[in-house]
Amino acid sequence: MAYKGTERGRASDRVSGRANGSVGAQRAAKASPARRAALEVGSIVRTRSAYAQDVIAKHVDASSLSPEDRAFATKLALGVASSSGTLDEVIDRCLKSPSDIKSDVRDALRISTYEIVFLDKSPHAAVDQGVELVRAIAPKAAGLANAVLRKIVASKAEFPFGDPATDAAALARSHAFPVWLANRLIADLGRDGAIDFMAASNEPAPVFVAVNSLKASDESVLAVFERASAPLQTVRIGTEAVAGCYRLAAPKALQDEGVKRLFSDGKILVSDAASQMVAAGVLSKSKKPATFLEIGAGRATKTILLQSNANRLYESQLELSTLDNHEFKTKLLVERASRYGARVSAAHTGDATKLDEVLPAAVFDEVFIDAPCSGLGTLRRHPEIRWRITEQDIDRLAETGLAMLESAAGHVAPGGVLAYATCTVLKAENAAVVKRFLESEAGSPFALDEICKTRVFSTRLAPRSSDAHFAVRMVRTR
Ligand SMILES: C[S@@+](CC[C@H](N)C(=O)[O-])C[C@H]1O[C@@H](n2cnc3c(N)ncnc32)[C@H](O)[C@@H]1O
Repeated sequence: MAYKGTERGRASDRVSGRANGSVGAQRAAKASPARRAALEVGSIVRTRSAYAQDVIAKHVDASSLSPEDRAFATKLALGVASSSGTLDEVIDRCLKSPSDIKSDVRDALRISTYEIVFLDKSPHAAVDQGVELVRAIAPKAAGLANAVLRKIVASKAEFPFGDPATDAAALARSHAFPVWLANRLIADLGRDGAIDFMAASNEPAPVFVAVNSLKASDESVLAVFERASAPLQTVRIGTEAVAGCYRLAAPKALQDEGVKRLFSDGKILVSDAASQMVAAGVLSKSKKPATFLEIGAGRATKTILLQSNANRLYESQLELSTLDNHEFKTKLLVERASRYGARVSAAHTGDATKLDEVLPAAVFDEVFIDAPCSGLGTLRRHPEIRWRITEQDIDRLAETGLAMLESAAGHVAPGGVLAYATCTVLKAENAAVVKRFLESEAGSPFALDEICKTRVFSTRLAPRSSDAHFAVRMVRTR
């Protein structure tokens, strides 16, 4: 996936001869600790194409920063990750020769530009701090940084450089989205839906936990959180309660020793509420599937949720096989599933678009495809996705999803179920894939069936809501 910042990074790293800005960040004596930490996160995210959340967990959450500095560093790092393309546009407008700027200097400028454009902070502090961050990386660039950041302060009144009511590019900038993606969201969700989605994508993500019924009862887990003075909240999606799913209203509970033990004992895991709903919804309420294949099983999160929900519904686990095309994920899956007490009969590695070659002659009562997708429904957790994904990626992922469905169709027993899920909101990856499948020769024996008391399960982003997921269940009628 092309990421503008990464390309810039490669070119200028050759010029500066540096791998990343962390050394410079350590030398930035006058820049505040939170901004130095945010700079280090931004540098690692850019050079390693990492997720900001993961880098924050390692370099901010586990640091000796004060709680206030940790919170500010996190806000800056996630803010920069979510708006990097828009910030670059703002920065480039104030530079004579944007391509000359070194990538580590740009990392520092992005932090101050984010503060100036998107936070209600004193512009003077943002400029001074930005200059200090740049000075620590490239002392000779401090003057340039000062001039650029002052120009950005002066141009802030013009941001988003157009009227969002009539200009899609200005609307996209105001929510820190690439223009192509904002246009695509408007086409798929309608203008109001797209605006709500983009605004919600920039809000903090709630934390949901799943109680692993294979290892603990809901009551015993709730009691531990009560003792930690952080009671869990039950979760509904629409009118439906999500079994075993709870919202963590007070994240400080994660520091409690009793809660930590629940995690290390495999009694609870962090998982989005819609993901938990899908894992429950793909299972028939009336009849346990005798054999089950999970495709795109990854690192086992859904595997654990599927077995936990099967245990709740049928009082026993599924005869479950898994498939992913990455060997390292399959290895992790086996270890992780075992730690959570989730049984896996067979863990396969192979290409699910060629299922006849990977599992010849195998037929299952249910095949569930947790499809690779753009992940746009998880933007609150992985804000940088919007700047990494391209329109070509969307087309490619939709084709992979369709190929997986067509390949899996022949491996579903008559009367059995084929389920398909994504964590995106784009029609091309969701409804269009299902429609194309049902209209194909491979899909002709299938008909949509109920899932979570509806025909097509989909969630939208809203404050305190789950991520945006999509899922259908199709029954093989002949
Ligand atoms: C949405 S992720 C699955 C997440 C996983 N189910 C979980 O709960 O953690 C999609 C998965 O599909 C896998 N995948 C992508 N293309 C594939 C293919 N052609 N065949 C099999 N698996 C594939 C990816 O490696 C990835 O793990």
